[in-house]
Order: sequence, then structure tokens, then C-alpha cells
Amino acid sequence: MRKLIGKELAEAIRTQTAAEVAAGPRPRLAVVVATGDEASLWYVRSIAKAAAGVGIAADIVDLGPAARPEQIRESLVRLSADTGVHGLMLQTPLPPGASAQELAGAIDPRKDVDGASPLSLGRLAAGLPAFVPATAAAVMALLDHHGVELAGRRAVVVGRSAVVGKPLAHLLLDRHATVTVCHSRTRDLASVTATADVLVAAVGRAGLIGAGHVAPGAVVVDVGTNPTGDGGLTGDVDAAAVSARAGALTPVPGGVGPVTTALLLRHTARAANLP
Ligand SMILES: Nc1nc(=O)c2c([nH]1)NC[C@@H]1CN(c3ccc(C(=O)N[C@@H](CCC(=O)O)C(=O)O)cc3)C=[N+]21
Repeated sequence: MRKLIGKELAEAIRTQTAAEVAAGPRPRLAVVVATGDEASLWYVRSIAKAAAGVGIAADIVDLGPAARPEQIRESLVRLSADTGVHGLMLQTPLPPGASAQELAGAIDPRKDVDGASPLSLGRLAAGLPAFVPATAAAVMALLDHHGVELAGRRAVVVGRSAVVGKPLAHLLLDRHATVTVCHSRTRDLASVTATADVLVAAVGRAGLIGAGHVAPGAVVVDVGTNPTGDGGLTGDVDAAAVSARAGALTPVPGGVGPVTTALLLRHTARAANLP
């Protein structure tokens, strides 16, 4: 089984982004946070660290886990209007009662570096240029980097979130894959996923995908980042079981995750250079 590692690709993207950034004024990324979720806060810290490494300023706007939806919206409206901010992202999860989908409409689409605004998703679906959610973009970049062919092949995406599953289905379609999207109401999940040449797991449930879900030789992409009890991270794929059957598998950690962070920075550099 081939291991589709993301570290080198992430580093190449960061190096290229640093060069783009050095050519112009310093881009600024604002990340609005309203959660106490440890895994999510880890991601925010890693964005801040990686941003510093490529010359991007990152402002973490932490409203706390008790923030009210109106407060979050106000911050997004204010930062959207702030000409000193080039990239703007709303970190998930959000407090109960706050909807990421609704609030993301307050992000200026020109600053929407994590592709969360309904306008960005609509443009992607319509085949128009748009910022794509960093995680969905990272899956495509990782497949391309490792030379996985998509045209004419069967792709199955498990998960239908607005930040991963849905945009990913469009990206795979654009590359001429035959795409199926599965979700919590899919009957006999394993019988559908076993038809995949390329299987993407983006649900957020540790170990959901086992050997019985995977066709021999399939390429398996694990988008899950589920915290383990001991402070580690595990994917949606039972890697030990699937390794014996799959042709290729992305590890967690070290697969899609590092590429996600790198692409968020690339998007921010591009946002700063929009005409
Ligand atoms: N609006 C929004 N967009 C997101 O993209 C988003 C979000 N909210 N909320 C939280 C989740 C989580 N997420 C991760 C990204 C990278 C790693 C990552 O790079 N992880 C390292 C492992 C780090 C470790 O070992 O602890 C790796 O996979 O190698 C993890 C998690 C993006 N998320």
C-alpha cells in the first residue's frame, strides 16, 4: 500500500506562498474563533504559526465559546469592511444556536479564503472562479501530487458538509470523475463505498471506514481529524484494517491536514493580490 503523505507538498506550497508574499505588502488573515474545542484551537494555533513562517500576519479574534451569533456576525461584518484584512475565516465548531452556513454569508467573498460563503460554494457549483474550502482543495492537491488519475474513475465521498463533502463532489466532477456522495442516511454504506476507485472519508467519526468498505487497490483519502483520548489524532479510516486492502492511503496525521493549512495561506496571499 502506498502512503500518500502531505508533508512535502505542504512545504512546497508554503515555500511558493512565501515567495508570492515577499513580492508585495504583507497579507493579513483574520480568524474568528468562538469555541473551546481543543482540536479546533490546535488548528488555529497551527495556522498562526504557519502564517508567521511565510510572512502573513494572522489575527486571532477569539470571542470565546459563549459568543452570541449576533456578536460573531458583527465581527465578520467589521473585518469584511476592514481594508487592512485580506483573508477572513470563521473557525468551526460554533456555539449552540450559531449556524456557520448562515454566518458565513457575512464574509466578503473576496476575503473568503476558506470558501465558506454561500456565494463561493455557488460559484464553485456553477464552474466559476471562487475560493475553495482549504480542506477540499487539499484533497485535490494531494491526489494530484501523488499522480492519482480521476478522469473516468468512480469517486465516492462519504460526508456532505458544506466545507468538505459538497465542494469536493464538485471538484471531482470538474475533473471528470463519476461521483457519488454518501451520508448518514445512506443504506448499506459499505456496498456503495466498495465501488470506489477513489474513496474520500470526511465525516468526523473515528474508524468509520473499515476493510469491508474498501475495494482492493482503491485510493483512500482520510479527511477525518478526530482527537484520541491521549491527545493524539485519528482519522475516519481504520488505517490498520484498510492498509492491507487499499492501493494507497493518506495517513492521519501527516496527510490532508498539513496541506489544508498551507493552502489556506496560499489563498490568503492570493486574496491580498486580487485586483
Ligand atoms: N472553518 C473551518 N475550516 C477548517 O478547515 C476547520 C475548521 N473550521 N475547524 C476545525 C477543523 C480541523 N481542521 C484541521 C486542519 C489541519 C489539521 C492538521 O494539520 N493536523 C495535523 C496533525 C496534528 C496533530 O498531530 O495533532 C496532521 O494532520 O498532520 C488538523 C485539523 C480544519 N478545520
